[in-house]
Amino acid sequence: MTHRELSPGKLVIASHNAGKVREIRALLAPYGIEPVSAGDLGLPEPEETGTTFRDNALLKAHASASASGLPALADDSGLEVAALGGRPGVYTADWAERQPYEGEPGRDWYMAMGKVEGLLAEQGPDADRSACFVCTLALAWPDGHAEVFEGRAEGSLTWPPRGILGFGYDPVFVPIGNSLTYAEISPEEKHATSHRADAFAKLVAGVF
Ligand SMILES: O=P(O)(O)OP(=O)(O)OP(=O)(O)OC[C@H]1O[C@@H](n2cnc3c(O)ncnc32)[C@H](O)[C@@H]1O
Ligand SMILES: [Mg+2]
Repeated sequence: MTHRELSPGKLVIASHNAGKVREIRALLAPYGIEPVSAGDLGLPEPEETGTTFRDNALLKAHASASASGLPALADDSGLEVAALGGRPGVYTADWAERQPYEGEPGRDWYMAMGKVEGLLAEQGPDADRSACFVCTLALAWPDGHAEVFEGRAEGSLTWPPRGILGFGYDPVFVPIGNSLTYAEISPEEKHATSHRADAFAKLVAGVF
């Protein structure tokens, strides 16, 4: 595949998830690109009607690129649990119900982690606890051109949740070869193994 250059300039991070935006900003920092988030620009959050990470990432990237007139980078990601046949997968965010927190819209991640754990518990103490985080990044230009990169991080699920760093399902995910969860390690350490960093490395190799 031939890739289009992304010359240094402005880039929209097409996400309304503050944890993701923070991580993507950190990953972009060395490249002289000025990121602005979809939220900063007041862009609407598109409905994620796709059935694959790829479809949803493309849908979000195209929506922000055409609304802003700037290249836009979207991230569709999720947790695939082997013993649950890959669920919640593309529906990972949907498993956390929307709740108002101090007047701000948010999602109940503890409830969502508990839902996954409850399904594993039904399979008994010997359930396979292996899981994988998937991240699909889509970079779209205002003229409709787009490129997609996928990253994965293998690990296992622990219970109860541990740590206060990171976001989403980080407190229950222990990456392979580690004993700490993603919510117990620094952002730099998370980026050494994460699905997002893996996808980002492919994007850098192709586009920067
Ligand atoms: O669509 P945007 O606006 O980017 O934000 P979102 O939160 O809805 O994001 P997704 O649709 O891609 O849903 C993926 C969910 O998977 C979870 N997730 C993805 N990457 C994660 C990570 O690195 N650590 C913990 N949870 C993660 C997180 O809870 C996300 O809400
Ligand atoms: Mg989403």
